Amino acid sequence: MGSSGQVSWKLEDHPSLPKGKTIALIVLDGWGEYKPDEYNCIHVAQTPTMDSLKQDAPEKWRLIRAHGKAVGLPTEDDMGNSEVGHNALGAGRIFAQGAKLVDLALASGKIYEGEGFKYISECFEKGTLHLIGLLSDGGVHSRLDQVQLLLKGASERGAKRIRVHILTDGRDVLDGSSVGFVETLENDLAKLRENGVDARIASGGGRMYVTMDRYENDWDVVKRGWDAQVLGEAPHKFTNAVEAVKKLRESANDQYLAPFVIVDENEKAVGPILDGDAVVTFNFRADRMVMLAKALEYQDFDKFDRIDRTSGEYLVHNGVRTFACSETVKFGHVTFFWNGNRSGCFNPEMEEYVEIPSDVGITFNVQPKMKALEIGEKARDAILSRKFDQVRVNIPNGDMVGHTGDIQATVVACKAADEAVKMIIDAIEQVGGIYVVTADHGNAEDMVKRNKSGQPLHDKNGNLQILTSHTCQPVPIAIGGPGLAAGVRFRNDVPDGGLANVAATVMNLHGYVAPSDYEPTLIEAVNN
Ligand SMILES: O=C(O)[C@H](O)COP(=O)(O)O
Ligand SMILES: [Mn+2]
Ligand SMILES: [Mn+2]
Repeated sequence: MGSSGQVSWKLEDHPSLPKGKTIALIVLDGWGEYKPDEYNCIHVAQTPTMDSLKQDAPEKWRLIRAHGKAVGLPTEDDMGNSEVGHNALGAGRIFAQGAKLVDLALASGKIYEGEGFKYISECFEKGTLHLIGLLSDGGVHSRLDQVQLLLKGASERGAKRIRVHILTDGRDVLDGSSVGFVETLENDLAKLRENGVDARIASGGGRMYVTMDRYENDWDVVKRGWDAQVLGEAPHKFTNAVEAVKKLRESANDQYLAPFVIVDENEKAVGPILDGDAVVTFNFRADRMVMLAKALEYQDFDKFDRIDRTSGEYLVHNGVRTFACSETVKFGHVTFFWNGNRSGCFNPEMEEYVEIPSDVGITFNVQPKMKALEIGEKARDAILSRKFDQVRVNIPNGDMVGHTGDIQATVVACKAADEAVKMIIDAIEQVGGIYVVTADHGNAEDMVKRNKSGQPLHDKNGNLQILTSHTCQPVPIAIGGPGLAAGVRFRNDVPDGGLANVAATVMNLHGYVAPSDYEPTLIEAVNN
């Protein structure tokens, strides 16, 4: 951001709360609060640790908002996600998020005035404009309506040959919905062709198997996409994308569709990426596009930083030594997202970020315990070493297994997450510290699609409609531990508190007052 020079980093002392307590900050990924029925895996699972946090100290447990406007998304219908959740947790303020910024830029036409559009329009005369991204209306990484506007806008401004490389979703939206999204896109492309623009789908594949890996967990995923998108090579060839998706769905869910390319009557791929072409990734969320961007030789991704003065940066300037840990698939969430989409430590002498390698080549319902216990152990050791003032983790299970739609496995996942929380809280007990347990958005607490009155929905064959996506439910936050000063409790005058209120709360627990433009703290210290 380059603004750091002018900022006064010194935080005021908190009037009553002491410094020097070890704080464990635990983020349960995909762990919301919802009515207790058989599709609420958190309720079904044995979670004695989380249950006791709720029951034993009512003044130190509450719900906070984790979706919609509370995390900077366009509407209250937008479910939460890891990026916006961890951004809000770490930044302590609410920033307009990618989805909203792209909406605004498309509506005002500003998107066509920037350097980026000028650069890609250089290819409009002789080359091809390639659009690559997640094709759904999930609103987590991308939105179909934005792609539609971009296609229209680019062709009106001179793009003559357009190829779309689609990634099917089924993770932020219902499994099976990709067929409809491809049909919609095909209709739009047909209209463009009627107007003389040579516009077609060129390749595709399921997001979790093709292209959209993150944090360098598995480069093979990106390679499969590269082969289809750049080289025009894939194990499956079709002349029509709707047909491709329908056929490949016979052996995989939308998330995992095999890569395919669209070919002409001579079996020749219709849209490999060639020198002189332009490529636009239409996902507004960066985590699952960074690897592709690197492969395409984009380098300066730090230029996209927008979120400044995060709580992590303040705390480091005030001497708070920090340890952050998760397994690969969520590692960037407690580091990169937490620090406002910024890579690396602020001060390596005071921070240690530890990544535990995730299992690769499996879907997480096969190993629903994931690396929860390993994360718990690393956090425990960091706490007991007394080398750190803040030990921050993300425990992925509720989310990663919840996304598979496998209810039984998600119950096992929630139990494992609860055990990891216990391990960390026990260590905090030993060092006289404080714990803060929360989550970034809902997922595992509701595994079915429901009607307006909350009844589970079935498809036309009578099968339950499984919800693989996140939810709009609030998430819990609990504080406690021997280091928590007597009389500290949640205030009752912040009823709409959300994830962005957590940063000021944690700063207080470290003995500091948050900057005045941070969302207010959730706690007060009353004299007994
Ligand atoms: O990228 C993903 O896995 C999903 O779209 C959203 O999950 P996350 O926001 O929990 O990462
Ligand atoms: Mn998440
Ligand atoms: Mn998720």
